Amino acid sequence: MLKGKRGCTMNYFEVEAAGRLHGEVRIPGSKNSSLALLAAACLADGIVTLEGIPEIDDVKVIGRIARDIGLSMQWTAQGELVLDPRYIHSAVIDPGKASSFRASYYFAGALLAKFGRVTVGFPGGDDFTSRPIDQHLKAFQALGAKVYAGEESYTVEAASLRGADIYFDTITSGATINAMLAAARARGTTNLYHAAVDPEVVDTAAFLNALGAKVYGAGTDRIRIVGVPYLDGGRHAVIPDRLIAGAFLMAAGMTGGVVTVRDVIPEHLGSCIAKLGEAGLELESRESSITAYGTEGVRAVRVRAAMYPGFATDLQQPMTALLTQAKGKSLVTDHVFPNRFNHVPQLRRLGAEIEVRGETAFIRGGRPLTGGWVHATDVRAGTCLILAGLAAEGVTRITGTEHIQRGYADVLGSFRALGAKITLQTGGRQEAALSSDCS
Ligand SMILES: CC(=O)N[C@H]1[C@@H](OP(=O)(O)OP(=O)(O)OC[C@H]2O[C@@H](n3ccc(=O)[nH]c3=O)[C@H](O)[C@@H]2O)O[C@H](CO)[C@@H](O)[C@@H]1O
Ligand SMILES: C=C(OP(=O)(O)O)C(=O)O
Repeated sequence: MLKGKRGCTMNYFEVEAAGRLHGEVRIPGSKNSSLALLAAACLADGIVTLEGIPEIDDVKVIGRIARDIGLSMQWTAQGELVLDPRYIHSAVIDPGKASSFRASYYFAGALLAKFGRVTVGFPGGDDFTSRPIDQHLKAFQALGAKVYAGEESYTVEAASLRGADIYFDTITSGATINAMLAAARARGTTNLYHAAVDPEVVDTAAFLNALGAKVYGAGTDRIRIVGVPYLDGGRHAVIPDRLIAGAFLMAAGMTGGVVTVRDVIPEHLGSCIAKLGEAGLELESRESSITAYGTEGVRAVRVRAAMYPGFATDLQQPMTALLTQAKGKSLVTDHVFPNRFNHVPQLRRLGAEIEVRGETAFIRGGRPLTGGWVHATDVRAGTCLILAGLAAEGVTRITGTEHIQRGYADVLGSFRALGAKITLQTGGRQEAALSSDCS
């Protein structure tokens, strides 16, 4: 195994240009929805079965949290996840586990609602910019809870939660979902104003309603939750991962190939499909699949990442890789996380001409990329670098594979099924030590 500059070991992906990608990929369940549903399952008073939860690293951490708190979590032979929340005996989430992924904050809303008190380590997740949780805490406080911040964790408690009117100062999918979780069993009615309209919000509301909750209006910017005293068990299938699907469509553009993503909900990819069309790809949507036809001449475009239904911030990194292939000047601005450009210096190592000024990446596309060592600082930066590696001459070696595996159960298998040459390596040279997060 490879030794990093500070003595850590690391794996890396080796990607070689293999021409046009061609074929079909079945899209797994959404990471972001799954993480919300797994915490939401704690709210139930009966057994919950979830279909389509991906076996990604974040879900494995939740498995370890589940063991700590007494939430039973079993995979069936059919790949369903059966959760029994009836014997949860602790509402303390270990800071080490909580800080290894972002969505640990959902345990705050769910366990607060069920037990009236919860202690959770501060959330981690992709570390590309400051990611406050003030709107989550504001929602809990509006429902009558008190928040105490410690060094590594925060405690939220309430003798009883009461429905309230909550206005979010910014549109946030995380706080919208967390407020729904906390309000689901509160006394009275909660109104969420300026709520996020993301598919993951709608999916979580659908799941809660399948358990007997009364959540109305999810998918609009005003959600009404009529609290209920208990929730049953139930069954729910998670929505497909629109972010993985979008990146595979971009891979078709990157290599001039033809890629079909199956088991998707095309409406969830509306802005992505439109933007790829502007960039010159041909796209064909069917009931549950989309085919992207790449082109020799990708066109330069302007992309502004925004909250749903805007172009997803989690897709601007693979889109940036694609735009390195578009002749002319492209602009990528991220209005959700304005400094989310950690992938740019890495793309530059491969020969891309990109400059970040303020909130915008200016891409002078059409120049050839050349393989080299790069580091994935987060899951989508990883996807971006894989796409760049597919088009680069020579071999691209990507460290930081653990970030990529946080979001993808089988990233290698899916790309290989399309003809990509990509392997996981566990040894190599000192140059791979580009990581600053390994100490
Ligand atoms: C686990 C999960 O689902 N992660 C997703 C979730 O992250 P996350 O839940 O962190 O993102 P949010 O939707 O909450 O963030 C949207 C915006 O609101 C701001 N904000 C958020 C909460 C808060 O209390 N205060 C505040 O100011 C954020 O800084 C950001 O500018 O949505 C992001 C935006 O689509 C995606 O990139 C992440 O993949
Ligand atoms: C930012 C992301 O994830 P998280 O919020 O889990 O860090 C992502 O999936 O791109």
